[in-house]
Amino acid sequence: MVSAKDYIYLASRSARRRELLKQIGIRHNVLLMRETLTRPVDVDETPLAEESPTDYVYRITHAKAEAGWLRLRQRKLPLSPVLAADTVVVLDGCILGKPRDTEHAEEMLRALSGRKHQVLTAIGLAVQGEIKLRLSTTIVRFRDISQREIKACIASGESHDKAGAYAIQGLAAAFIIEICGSYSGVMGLPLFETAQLLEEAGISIFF
Ligand SMILES: Cc1cn([C@H]2C[C@H](O)[C@@H](COP(=O)(O)OP(=O)(O)OP(=O)(O)O)O2)c(=O)[nH]c1=O
Repeated sequence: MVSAKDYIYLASRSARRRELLKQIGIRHNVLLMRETLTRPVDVDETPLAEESPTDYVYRITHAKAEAGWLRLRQRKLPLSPVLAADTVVVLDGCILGKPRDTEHAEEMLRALSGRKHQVLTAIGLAVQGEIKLRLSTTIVRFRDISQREIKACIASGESHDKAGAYAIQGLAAAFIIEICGSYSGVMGLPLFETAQLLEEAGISIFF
C-alpha cells in the first residue's frame, strides 16, 4: 500500500499535465522519458495500419507507462507508481495528433471548424510493474472559424505541441460551443479517471 504522503512519478513533459496533477494535490516528480531513455524503450508514436483511435491511445499510454517504469528500475529509483497519458483529437474516425508545422495546424483547424470532434485521453498507472489503463472521451463542438481567427490562433503559439492544433485552455476556448465529457481530459489529464486509478493504488486525494 502506498501512503498518501508518498509521491508518484509523472512520465510526461507536459506542463499542463503537471498543473492538473497539482490541482488535485498529488505530490509528484517528473520522470523525463524520451530524452533520457535508451532507444529500445523509447516510445514511437506512429499509428499502426488500421489501428482505431481508441486502440492507439491505449497502446501509446501503455508504452509510456511501461517505459517510465523501466526507467525507474534502470536508475534504481524508489519504485513509486508511474503515471502516463496520451491525447488525440478524432475527426471522422481519423486521428489528429500534433501539427507538424503551421500549414498542418491551419489544415487541422479548418477541418474542425463548424464541426463536432472527439478528444480521447488515455491514462496509465504502473504500480509494481502492473499497468492499469483508463480512457476519457469528450465530444467538443466548434463554431465556424474564420481564416483570420485560425491565423490568430496559430500566431498565439497555442497550436504548437497540441493534439488537433488547439488548446481548450487557450484562445480556442472562444470557438467551443459545448463540450460533453471532461475539460481536464481535453487538456491532457482527466482528473476523474486519474483520481480513480490513484485511489485503487491506495493513494487518496482526500485524506
Ligand atoms: C486538444 C488539446 C490538447 N492539449 C494537449 C494535451 C497533450 O499534452 C497534447 C497532446 O500530446 P501528447 O502526445 O498526448 O502529450 P505530450 O507529448 O504533450 O506529453 P507527454 O510527454 O506526456 O507525451 O495536447 C491541450 O493542452 N489542450 C487541448 O485543448
